[in-house]
Amino acid sequence: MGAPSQKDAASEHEHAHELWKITLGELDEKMGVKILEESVERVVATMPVEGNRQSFGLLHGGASLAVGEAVGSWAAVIHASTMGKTAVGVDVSATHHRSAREGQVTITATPIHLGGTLTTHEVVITNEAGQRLCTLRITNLLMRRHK
Ligand SMILES: CC(C)(COP(=O)(O)OP(=O)(O)OC[C@H]1O[C@@H](n2cnc3c(N)ncnc32)[C@H](O)[C@@H]1OP(=O)(O)O)[C@@H](O)C(=O)NCCC(=O)NCCSC(=O)c1cc(O)c2ccccc2c1O
Repeated sequence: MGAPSQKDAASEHEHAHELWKITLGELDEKMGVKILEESVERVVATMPVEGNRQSFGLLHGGASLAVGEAVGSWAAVIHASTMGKTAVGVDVSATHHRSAREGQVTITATPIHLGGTLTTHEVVITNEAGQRLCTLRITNLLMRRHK
């Protein structure tokens, strides 16, 4: 079999992208999440602090968990789609290093392990000054699609 032509490669990429084009969920939309980059190597998103604060005006730890789970899981889905699979989060942990009261945070997921049945990603949340607010580790189970 010869090397794929540029056209074939482009069409394969488009097809692959169709499989994993990130679709934000209801909660992501409510939190104001925006996707900036999506690839196996990394998924990057932003989220406003405003609207996601706890009672004392800090970025809610649960918001960091929720957005970290979403971004880390989408990173897993992109890898899973290369094997005709999808992904579901099975374990997540987070440490809140620094608080935020305003502005926008950036969420970046990078792979630690990309297996045939499990993936683990590190998700880092930073503030506008580039300071690390939160580190999450999420493991996803890769499953065959039902349909
Ligand atoms: C917990 C930390 C403050 C510990 O700081 P650490 O020892 O890790 O590092 P530093 O000493 O270098 O300080 C880093 C940074 O924090 C500032 N800081 C330190 N102490 C205080 C303090 N007592 N008050 C205010 N700020 C402090 C220090 O000045 C440094 O900032 P600089 O700008 O000067 O460099 C720190 O690890 C930290 O802040 N972690 C993040 C904590 C956080 O934001 N958690 C998530 C939100 S909490 C939450 O979700 C939550 C939800 C709810 O619904 C609640 C309901 C009811 C009660 C509580 C809730 C709640 O917590």
